[in-house]
Amino acid sequence: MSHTTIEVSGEHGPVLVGSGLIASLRELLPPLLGSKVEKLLIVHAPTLAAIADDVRETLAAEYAQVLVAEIPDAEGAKRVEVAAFCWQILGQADFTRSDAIITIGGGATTDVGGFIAATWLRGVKVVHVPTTVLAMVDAAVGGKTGINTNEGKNLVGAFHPPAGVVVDLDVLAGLPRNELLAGFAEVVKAGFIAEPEILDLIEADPDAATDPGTPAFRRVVELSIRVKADVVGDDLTEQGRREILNYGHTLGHAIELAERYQWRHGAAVAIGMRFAAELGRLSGRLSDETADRHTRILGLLGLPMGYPASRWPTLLAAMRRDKKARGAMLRFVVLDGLAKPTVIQAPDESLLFAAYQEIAT
Ligand SMILES: NC(=O)c1ccc[n+]([C@@H]2O[C@H](COP(=O)([O-])OP(=O)(O)OC[C@H]3O[C@@H](n4cnc5c(N)ncnc54)[C@H](O)[C@@H]3O)[C@@H](O)[C@H]2O)c1
Ligand SMILES: O=C(O)C(=O)C[C@@H](O)[C@H](O)[C@H](O)COP(=O)(O)O
Ligand SMILES: [Zn+2]
Repeated sequence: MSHTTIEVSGEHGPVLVGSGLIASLRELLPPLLGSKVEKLLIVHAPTLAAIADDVRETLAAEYAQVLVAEIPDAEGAKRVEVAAFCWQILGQADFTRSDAIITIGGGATTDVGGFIAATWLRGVKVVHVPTTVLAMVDAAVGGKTGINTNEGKNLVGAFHPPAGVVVDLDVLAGLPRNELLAGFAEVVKAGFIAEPEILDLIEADPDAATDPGTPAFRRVVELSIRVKADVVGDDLTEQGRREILNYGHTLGHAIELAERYQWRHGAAVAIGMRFAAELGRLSGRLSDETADRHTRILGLLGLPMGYPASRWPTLLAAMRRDKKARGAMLRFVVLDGLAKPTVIQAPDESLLFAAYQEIAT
């Protein structure tokens, strides 16, 4: 059970990356949670039920009470009713501020589990055990927690940094290939906004870079986690720099809403990044070469890159509820060049439309 430790500045616990870590949670958790914790609630996605049960059994030898809450799968978990179901479990078990929550699942599970931890008694400790690539490199790190509403994605939430994140790469053996590739959208995002080595590794050998058994895979995952750790360590509550992690998300979230949350987040973000690249190109900030690199790399990963032309009015209306918007002013993260993210404010609607025409199907 050897692992790499990636530290995050501020209140945020470390990110441990390695193999066999879930089997070692009994030893790994106490240093992350401290000695006062008596009760744990494990919140898990249905696909992780067997693993959650093993973890419960292991941890029962260490903690006085270990409860388990199975929540709905995927975006179905990010609903206030699911949070209320878990608050009820916590209340009935007399969970106090010195108890803690463990999440086991993809980004949907870590988002809602983190939100429950942020809100129960105004905040109890949480350790995330992400089980998708997306959650490992992005959702579990950084303390953004949240749920969706009928009006939009992640509209309710809180910043609640985890006491630790345990990334066990072995768990990816069970992850369907399309889920793994969708997670690579956030890996590619980290490459374009901050760490071009990620892009070089994917282009050099996409099969190796996306195979959890290879050194190239571990390298891209660790590099992506380091990008996220660096940004959130600098700006946990998104006062400025953290917005760069929203690259591709303004349109991406609008697509998720338009698809009633039935699409994979990574797939929507892939299209959103192509849109952002076209915005960069058309506004004279981004070279053709770097804009085209988006299309090439997302294509190598088999991610979607276009969306129907007829949906533009729906997407524009949804983007107005984006958290980066200020009043009527829309704001987008674009690139001024490779690894040079910036924010454009109130772009002309004709520019947005022209960029959309470039990706419209
Ligand atoms: N908080 C953040 O900073 C942040 C960052 C990025 C994304 N997100 C959020 O994360 C969510 C997307 O996360 P996701 O892509 O991980 O999706 P997800 O959580 O819906 O998981 C995808 C699917 O994979 C299954 N699964 C998970 N782990 C598995 C495993 N090891 N083996 C087999 N099946 C497994 C899940 O049950 C689900 O069906 C979105 O809601 C997005 O908004 C949050
Ligand atoms: O951590 C962040 O900050 C991000 O923006 C990461 C995104 O990948 C993630 O999808 C996040 O949930 C989006 O946040 P939102 O504030 O736009 O809802
Ligand atoms: Zn995202």
